[in-house]
Formats: sequence, structure tokens, C-alpha cells
Amino acid sequence: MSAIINRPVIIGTRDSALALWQTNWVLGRLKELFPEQAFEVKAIKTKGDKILDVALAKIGDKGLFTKELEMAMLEGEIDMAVHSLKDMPTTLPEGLVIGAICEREDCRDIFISPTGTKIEELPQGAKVATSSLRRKSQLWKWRSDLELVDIRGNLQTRMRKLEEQKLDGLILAAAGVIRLGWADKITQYIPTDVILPAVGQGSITIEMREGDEEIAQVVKPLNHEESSLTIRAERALMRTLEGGCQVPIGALGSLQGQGDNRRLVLNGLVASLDGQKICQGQEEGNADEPEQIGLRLAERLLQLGAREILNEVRQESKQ
Ligand SMILES: NCc1[nH]cc(CCC(=O)O)c1CC(=O)O
Repeated sequence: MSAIINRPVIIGTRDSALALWQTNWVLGRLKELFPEQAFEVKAIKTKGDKILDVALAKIGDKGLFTKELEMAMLEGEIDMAVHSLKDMPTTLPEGLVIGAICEREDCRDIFISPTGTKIEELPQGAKVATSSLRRKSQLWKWRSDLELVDIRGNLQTRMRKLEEQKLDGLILAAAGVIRLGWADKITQYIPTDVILPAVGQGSITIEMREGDEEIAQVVKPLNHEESSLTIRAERALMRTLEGGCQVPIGALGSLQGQGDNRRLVLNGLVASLDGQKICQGQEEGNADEPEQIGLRLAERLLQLGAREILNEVRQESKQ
């Protein structure tokens, strides 16, 4: 394919090492697909990159890692933005759409221990770092004796704090660790039936202006069908459940079978903010209607106890 846009296409990104890695990966694929097309990368700092000392759950601001990039896109400063899909709110600003959901990397959470000790072998009261309520609640269910400590910052900062603060371990997403070339530091891949990953975990996504047909043509070939179908179901679940407030949600879709009979199986979970209650379920349906499956699972979880959890979260956030 030859050049299709008569000017450089500007790709926006955060400036963290992981974001830059992901953007370079996207750039590499685009250059392969469109060797004649000029591309430029523009790095922009987001609020989430500037506030480093507060747990994300406390800031409670959706779009912490995306807002500045979205403004730049709406103002025409950049043509697309590369994000970790996990950090993207389920509702996008007016005028922006997801142009592609790229092939998912390993979606699991992982455990890194400086001594190589697995979670089940840790001594009572061991200190494990994660700020994610989703991870905390599921870890508590498994090992209620652990001391879970908050940790923030980009991946490099967290790895440094692991040593400096003499922690027994750290939970992270496999995808980021693998992308930064630290797979050999991983002590344990946590099975998804022990810790259900975050919605969209491990997938890179490209956001763009709605109706920008030129950019849509450039971006579309990066869409990965299986990742896209499963993550659309996960995001529909999340969109229905959160309804304007942040709750710990885990979800993972998978495809089964082939052709017209392909099924999409979606697992999901909602946890209370204190991690004491977890409400879990599964729903499946035809893979062609991922949003309906997400919606149905949300309704089922609400019946199974998620409604109580959400009401408590709303009460707490009012205080
Ligand atoms: N919330 C931060 C964040 N956003 C995306 C990743 C890793 C890559 C991914 O999961 O797609 C991470 C780090 C982590 O949770 O360990």
C-alpha cells in the first residue's frame, strides 16, 4: 500500500517507558503496512503521570491517563492516541472512537518476589504491594493474612520501591512487564481463576476522531478480531456496572468454537471497596453480540449481590 495521507500522521502517546514502547510497536506495524506514509510521534504528559504520590483509587478520576491526549486529538494536534486499553474509561468523549483494539498480550497478573517466593509460600503477614482494589480484594480472599501496601508510579518506580521498601513482592500486569523486557523477573503468573484481570488488560488500543476516514483506514488493519470481540464484552459489562462510580471490577472474555457458531464466554466479578465481598459470575452467547453478553452478565451480577456492593460504594463516595 502506498502513502494515503498527504502529510505526516501524528501519533500521540504518554511519555512513560511502557507507553513509548507500545507506541513504537504500533508505529512499527504501521510503517510495515504503509511504507510510503510519514508518521510522527508526539509525547504528552497526562495528569496520571504527574500525580505520583496518591493511590489511583483515591484520586478517583476517570481518564487520568487519557484526557490530555483526547484534548490534543479533538484540537487536531495529534491524529490518534495509543493507550493501554485498561486505562481507558468505558465512555469516550463526544467525537472520539476506538479505531482498533490490538492483539492482546498475556492478560494475567503476575507476582514478582525478590527472593523468588511464590504467593502461596509467603510467610504470614508478608508485605505485598499493589494499589489496585481489584487485585487486593482477590488476594485477600486467597491469603487474608498478607499485608497489602499501596504502591504508585510507573513500572520502573514500582520495581525500585520493591527493593527500597523491603517488600516481599509486587503484583503487576504481565503485559507491561513483558513489554519492558523484564519477563525473567516474574516469579509467578497468577491464574485468571485466582485473580481475574482488569477489563482490557494486556491490550493496546488506538483512539481516533470519529468520522476521520483517512485515519480509520490507517488504523483498522491493527484491529485484532478475537481481542476486540472479547474486550468489547468486558467493556460493556464494566460500562453497565460502574454507572458513574469506580468499583473494583475484573472481567475476562474468551472465544470458543469456530465460524458462525463461535461462542463468547465472559467471566466477571465485582468486589467491595474493603475487599470483603466478591460477587462473581459467567455468561455466554454468540460471539457476534459481545455487548449483549456484557450487559447480561452485568444484570446477573447485580442480582447476585453486586447491587449491594455498588450502593455501598455510592454511599462512601458521597461522604
Ligand atoms: N494501571 C497502569 C497500567 N496500565 C497498563 C499496564 C500494563 C499493561 C496492560 O495491562 O495492558 C499498567 C501497569 C500494571 O497494571 O501493572
